[in-house]
Amino acid sequence: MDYDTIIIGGGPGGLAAAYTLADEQRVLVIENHWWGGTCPNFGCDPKKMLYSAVEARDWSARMTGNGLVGIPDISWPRLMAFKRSYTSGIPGGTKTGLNQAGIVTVDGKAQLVDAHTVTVDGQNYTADHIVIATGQTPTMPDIPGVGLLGTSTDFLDLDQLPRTMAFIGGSYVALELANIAATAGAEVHLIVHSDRLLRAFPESAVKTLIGQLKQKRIQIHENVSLTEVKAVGDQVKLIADDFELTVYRAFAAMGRSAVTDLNLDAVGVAYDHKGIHVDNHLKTSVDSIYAIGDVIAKTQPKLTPVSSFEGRYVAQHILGQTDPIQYPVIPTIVFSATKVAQVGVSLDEAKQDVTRYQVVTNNTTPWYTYNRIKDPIAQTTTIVDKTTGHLVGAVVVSTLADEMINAFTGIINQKLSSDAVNRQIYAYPTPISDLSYYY
Ligand SMILES: Cc1cc2nc3c(=O)[nH]c(=O)nc-3n(C[C@H](O)[C@H](O)[C@H](O)COP(=O)(O)OP(=O)(O)OC[C@H]3O[C@@H](n4cnc5c(N)ncnc54)[C@H](O)[C@@H]3O)c2cc1C
Ligand SMILES: NC(=O)c1ccc[n+]([C@@H]2O[C@H](COP(=O)([O-])OP(=O)(O)OC[C@H]3O[C@@H](n4cnc5c(N)ncnc54)[C@H](O)[C@@H]3O)[C@@H](O)[C@H]2O)c1
Repeated sequence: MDYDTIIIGGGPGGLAAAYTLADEQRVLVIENHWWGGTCPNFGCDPKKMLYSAVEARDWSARMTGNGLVGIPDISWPRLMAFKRSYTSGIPGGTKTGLNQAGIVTVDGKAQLVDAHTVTVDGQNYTADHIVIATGQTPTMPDIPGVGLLGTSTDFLDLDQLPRTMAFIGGSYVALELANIAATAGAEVHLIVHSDRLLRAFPESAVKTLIGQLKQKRIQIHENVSLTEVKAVGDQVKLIADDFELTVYRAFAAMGRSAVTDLNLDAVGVAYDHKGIHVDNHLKTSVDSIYAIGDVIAKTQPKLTPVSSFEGRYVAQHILGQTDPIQYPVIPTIVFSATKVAQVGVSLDEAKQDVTRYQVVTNNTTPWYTYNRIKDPIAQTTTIVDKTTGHLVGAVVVSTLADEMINAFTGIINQKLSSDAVNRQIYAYPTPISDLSYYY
């Protein structure tokens, strides 16, 4: 065999597997687009580069009249240059890092040949194990004129901010990018094919977020299923039954589909439209082939830290560890006109079993932490399992929800009692130093 392990896909999942294996194995990673994958090139990280200015502007707006005078404008071209100052170094830096760790890299589209062989541009490579980590790509609607729609990747690299734009979808990508565009000064529309945004989050939290989106003058069009897109001069017309909207740019944000064009059928790797099937060791239907990250069919959310966790797990398994994968609780968060985050037992589940779960919601808007930054809305819900007294779930809506949800995640995973939390001394005044008021 040429290698011990071949990894197809140089995103967070593939990289975590490669680095974990590198000390003990001959590892080859194959990437057909940008080294680093979706997250640092056209996902989480560039989005948050843009959020640096969006959050600063929002913070300034809140403090206007409270010590600040005037709200700064966002210069889109300068913000984009700031984003590119980060993203332009990712593919090269990622590849160099791999090579410096002794990992061999090949550029090109990999296809499976058999259970131990991968081919790239006519060159075959063999290994004892193959790890598929090919991620997902944006799902596009099957309607006439679909070619006129952009994707999140296009939005995150726009040279100029269109004066008017629409996002088709009502989940993470639509709500996060719509808020960036609206805060930067565009007229923004959300086209949602149902009457429920962010289905994975509690309805009450989503309602609060919608209120904040409306404050940003984002227009939400519910129950609209597009049937066609047409070019009208330099604009696009979005058409549905009893609905028409003409904007400069429109972006599909309707989910993402697993990248499975790898000759899987011929090799016998089972998959469906949700992704590649794996067992509880992340092994596919072919003994020597594993799959990790966004490309697998799973109930866990498809997120960067989940892909990395699976990458590290599969590497340890290949190196001889035999335990099945066990996921900790996984926090999810939407970065938008405010932040909505949740972890652990869901609010719906807790409300259905009131004899077991105690649900407490605090309106923290007047608390010192949130008053100091003039957060317009801050709410935290904690869910405690009455049988153990332990925190098992939390929902946070606020500007600081990212920090708080990570703190709750640690408490839940470590099964810390409320006494244990109260025995800590946290730096004060910080969001985390409020922990003892919640639990
Ligand atoms: C706009 C946006 C914002 C996001 N924000 C967040 C966020 O805030 N937090 C978060 O946790 N997650 C976020 N995500 C999701 C996150 O980006 C993904 O969960 C993560 O990148 C998945 O990692 P992965 O390694 O499984 O796949 P990917 O990062 O997609 O990497 C797969 C790699 O495989 C390569 N590949 C595919 N086919 C082949 C082939 N045949 N041969 C060789 N290479 C191939 C691809 O080019 C790609 O580089 C966001 C996603 C998007 C689109
Ligand atoms: N903050 C984060 O962690 C973050 C941010 C962005 C993306 N992501 C990840 O990226 C992935 C994709 O996110 P997403 O928001 O694109 O999709 P999603 O899978 O979360 O939701 C898809 C959305 O598209 C809508 N939709 C589906 N079919 C449609 C149709 N025919 N017409 C109109 N709308 C339709 C759905 O109702 C839903 O609102 C997710 O896996 C998510 O985990 C995560």
